[in-house]
Amino acid sequence: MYDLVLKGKLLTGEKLIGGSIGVSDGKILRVSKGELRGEETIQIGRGKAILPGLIDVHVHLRDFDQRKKETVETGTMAALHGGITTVFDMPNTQPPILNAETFERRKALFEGRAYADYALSFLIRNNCGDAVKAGADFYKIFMGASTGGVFSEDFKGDYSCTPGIVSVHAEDAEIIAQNPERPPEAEIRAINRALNAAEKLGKPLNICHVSTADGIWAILGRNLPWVSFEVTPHHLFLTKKNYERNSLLKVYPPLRDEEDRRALWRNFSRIPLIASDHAPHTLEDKESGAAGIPGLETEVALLLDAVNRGMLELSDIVEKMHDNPIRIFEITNKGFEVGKDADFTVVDLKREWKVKPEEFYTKAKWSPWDGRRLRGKVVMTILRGKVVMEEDEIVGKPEGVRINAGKGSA
Ligand SMILES: NC(=O)N[C@@H](CC(=O)O)C(=O)O
Ligand SMILES: [Zn+2]
Ligand SMILES: [Zn+2]
Repeated sequence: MYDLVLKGKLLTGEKLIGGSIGVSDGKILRVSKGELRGEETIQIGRGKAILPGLIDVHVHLRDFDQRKKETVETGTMAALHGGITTVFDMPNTQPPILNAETFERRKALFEGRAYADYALSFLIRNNCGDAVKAGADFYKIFMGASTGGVFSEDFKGDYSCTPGIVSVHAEDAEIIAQNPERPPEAEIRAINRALNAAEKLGKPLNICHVSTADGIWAILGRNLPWVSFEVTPHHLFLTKKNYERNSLLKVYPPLRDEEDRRALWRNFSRIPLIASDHAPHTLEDKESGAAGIPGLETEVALLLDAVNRGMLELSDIVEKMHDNPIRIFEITNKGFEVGKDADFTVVDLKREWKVKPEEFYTKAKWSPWDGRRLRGKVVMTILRGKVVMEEDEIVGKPEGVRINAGKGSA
């Protein structure tokens, strides 16, 4: 008798098949086409699909001195609301996570406050000794300034001494200095420099929020197995035309022109990771020029809506927000298989709804998609065998824990 049995359409590989998942002690113990008996059975009805828990590898949860922008509680509730069971926390906080002591502070901050599971990061800038002491789950390097202004003076040196996978913000500091509007060349030049270093060093590199055609072609052309990259929903669905109409859409790297956006879709099957770059700011900070767009509570629904429009398959979402994050960041306790955490994202493919930021859990209660009708919605989120969100309501207390990722975790 399992603690919980989840019954319904499961997405395994490309196909949705009817089946049951037996869960006990927060772990997947059985996946079966037949009937399973549980203390509790959750029947997932028609039109809905049970996806493995989705993972967002690029999230800014703020807190520390930026509680007004977002806290660990509000950001991780937003994650569960958006169907995200694990978030990767970015280190460009105030104060930034540049030493072991601040990393310890970050660890303590999450305990008892996170509603989703999480990976913790460390900001690299000429401080690899401290990075080794900290033992983060992944590491961040900025090649040019973004929010918080910290960036590396010696990318190759920093990348070479980092004790684990590096996620890199690839915009070139010199080009930014001459062109504050950050043209595509700022990204393309930085990506090429990052690829040259990756080719020489042969160590894992994840290029954040790739936004340009030439940027994606440079990465795909180099075809280095240890180099992955992310694309955000705002670069997939929006262009600089949207920014011209709504200055809130200022973001680094900036929204691009239609050709760049089309190039991301033309190469969509070869994009390893979809990540929100959830970057909450208060409205007054946005009005004074802060860059960043909230994305946790819209990213999955936008992709479901695009599935309904034939632009991608449901299996693409699982590949780019579950399978690949686990593979690339070496997450050993997650995955849709026996023995792994029982994390699930239940979606209603046909549910039509209107984006209402006032109903968001994030403190950044605004969205580029405010008022947009979408077809497809996250209706339930399950974290290690417990329902933690159902029909827009967060259920239970903050029980998120740190995942086992990178650092050669056993
Ligand atoms: N993307 C943004 O425009 N801003 C991010 C930082 C970043 O991801 O570069 C933020 O932390 O606000
Ligand atoms: Zn960035
Ligand atoms: Zn970011």
